[in-house]
Amino acid sequence: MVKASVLGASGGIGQPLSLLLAISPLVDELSLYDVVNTPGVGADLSHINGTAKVTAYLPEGGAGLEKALTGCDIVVIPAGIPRKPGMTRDDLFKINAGIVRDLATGVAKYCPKAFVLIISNPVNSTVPIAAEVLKSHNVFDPTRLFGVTSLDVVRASTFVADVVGGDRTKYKIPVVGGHSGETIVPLLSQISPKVDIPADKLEALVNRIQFGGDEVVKAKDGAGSATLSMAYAGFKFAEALLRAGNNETGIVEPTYIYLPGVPGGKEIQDTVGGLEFFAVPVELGPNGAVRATNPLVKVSDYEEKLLEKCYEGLKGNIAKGVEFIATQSSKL
Ligand SMILES: NC(=O)C1=CN([C@@H]2O[C@H](COP(=O)(O)OP(=O)(O)OC[C@H]3O[C@@H](n4cnc5c(N)ncnc54)[C@H](O)[C@@H]3O)[C@@H](O)[C@H]2O)C=CC1
Ligand SMILES: O=C([O-])CC(=O)C(=O)O
Repeated sequence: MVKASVLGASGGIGQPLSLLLAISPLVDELSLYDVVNTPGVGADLSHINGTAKVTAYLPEGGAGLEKALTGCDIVVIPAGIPRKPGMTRDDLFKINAGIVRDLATGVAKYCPKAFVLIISNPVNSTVPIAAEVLKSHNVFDPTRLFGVTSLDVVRASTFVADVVGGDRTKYKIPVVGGHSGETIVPLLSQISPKVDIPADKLEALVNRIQFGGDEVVKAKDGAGSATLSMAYAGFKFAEALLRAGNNETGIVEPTYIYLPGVPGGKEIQDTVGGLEFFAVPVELGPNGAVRATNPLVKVSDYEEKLLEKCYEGLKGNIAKGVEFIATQSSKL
């Protein structure tokens, strides 16, 4: 029996992501939670003759979150406001930090052993926030907390194929670092299958992967950011974890993790200037992260320069999340 929950289920990401989970044969029960509209979204999804039983909750003064989370094996969190043109992901911190704090508190209380997948931006800071909340409740297991960076990986393969052609479903590119602008570092020198990216196209390609989110924000023109591609990418990551949970082996996905707590992570931490959180390809197993792999040992000179900028940006983003929770003890 696998129970999954989506927190922020009525939103632009939450609805299509819930649809994908509701029709997945890997999910037996899907609980939807949001501050608005879950009765409608839940009634709608519950008519699908898939394997998952769908339940839906509003806050109900705290009881709704408890019911949504109790017994959960996997919790996906896309709750929070999205960007409008002219905003950075960091501009979302003010509102989304408190939302992630409260939802992570719910996880700590009602399903402390669940896998937790954070989509809410700024991911670079919201994952440290969730980690600090779980730590404060003495239930932090770093092998079960994941910042979802899969959309960067999805975009990387699509945009590479736009430049060099070939089957875009086949390109695998380790995208490391964080999830905003220059903290997103695609290691195109390690693309598989190997392709030659023309030198005069490299910089624009890297820039497109780093700022792909801006393309959607601009095109939506005030109506939000990526939702459908994010639901696809978020589901892909959740599905990878559920497949690993079914003892499927050899599953490796890039994700933003707490390096010191995942096997293989300390060695990576030493190469990234001591940063505690960083996205790398991670091998997944029935209990979550099994091993962080280190693609940083063979980067090009150009990628080394990108990484320097990434470290600088991430350092501040991580500290901001950790410091926020240090001031919130009464709210945890
Ligand atoms: N990690 C990634 O790659 C990506 C992350 N995002 C982020 O995902 C977040 C959600 O984006 P959208 O779905 O487009 O926004 P949206 O505004 O359409 O949906 C957000 C939902 O969260 C709900 N919500 C707000 N406070 C809540 C709370 N305390 N508890 C439960 N639900 C709550 C809202 O009612 C709304 O239904 C944004 O922060 C966005 O920046 C978006 C795209 C990619
Ligand atoms: O750009 C945004 O704000 C949403 C996001 O994280 C993405 O699309 O990668």
